[in-house]
Amino acid sequence: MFLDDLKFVIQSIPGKGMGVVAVRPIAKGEEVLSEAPLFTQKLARNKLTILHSLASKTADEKRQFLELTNCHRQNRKIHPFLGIFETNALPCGNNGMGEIAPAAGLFLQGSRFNSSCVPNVNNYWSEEKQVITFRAIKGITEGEELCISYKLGFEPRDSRRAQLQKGFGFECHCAACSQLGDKLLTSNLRRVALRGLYGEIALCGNKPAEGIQNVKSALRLLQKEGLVLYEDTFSYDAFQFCVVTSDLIHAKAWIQKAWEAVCIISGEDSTAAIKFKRYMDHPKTHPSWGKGRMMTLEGPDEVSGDAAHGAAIEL
Ligand SMILES: C[S@@+](CC[C@H](N)C(=O)[O-])C[C@H]1O[C@@H](n2cnc3c(N)ncnc32)[C@H](O)[C@@H]1O
Repeated sequence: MFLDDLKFVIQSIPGKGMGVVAVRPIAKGEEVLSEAPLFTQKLARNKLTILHSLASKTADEKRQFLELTNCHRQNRKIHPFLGIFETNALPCGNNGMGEIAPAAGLFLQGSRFNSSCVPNVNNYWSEEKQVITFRAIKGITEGEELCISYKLGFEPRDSRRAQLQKGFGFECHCAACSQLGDKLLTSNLRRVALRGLYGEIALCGNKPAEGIQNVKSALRLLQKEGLVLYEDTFSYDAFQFCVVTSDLIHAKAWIQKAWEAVCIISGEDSTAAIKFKRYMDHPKTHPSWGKGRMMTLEGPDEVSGDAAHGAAIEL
């Protein structure tokens, strides 16, 4: 660890404006940046609420705010200050997959992360510390661009592109969106399958064996798609299936996997990591412990013989 441990620079990226580039290798799970917001806004916001927040900022902060991208600048109905905020705001709370964060923040450095549908960085808001932390979710090499995901849905390419075009005014040419032919088709099928599995798993409360197989299929698909986000939540789902059936050995294996994944994605001090650690130490304290029929399920590393999930596995 160097005293002045510079990890990234903000520089021009062809076709994307500015972006964040690693100046040294960054390890998987390593914190890249932790930043307090210049200001935050609730869901109900408009140009007046933004002007009000900006009023108390220094001249230099106002200048930096005005230098940020406004992808809505052609739209005269959107005031430039609101346009800048909406282009750059990041969620302060859980967002996506049916959840909307109660607030969004404007981060002067964090605003410079471009988007990828196979992100190598995740942003996590800590309510306790009131900071956003950007963490490498993959090993990153020197010179590589650091990208978060603006809209990580389990959507096929055209739908992702349409959403990014509408919300942020660009056509995505990330590694996932640039694929062609069979590779693109397979990637689209995997993402649609992931969306289906996400919904099915939620309905497997009384079918724990099926639930575990769905989780395992989802984890295989995530890995093949190069996606790290959701490894934690899927593994936690598997833990809960084992909890219901009093399968202690496999419950321990799954919560360990969920905890390891969440430490990479959101950090050891995140709310989810603290919760998962508690269940790692005391799995039987989960409120659903033993609530279902006793069964022995499967751990994360066991190869399943369930042919019903063959299609998803092959993708
Ligand atoms: C939050 S800003 C990101 C930083 C921005 N590039 C800049 O120069 O400040 C969002 C804007 O960056 C650009 N952008 C982000 N991801 C991109 C990508 N994958 N390809 C092209 N442009 C992208 C779009 O103009 C988008 O509206």
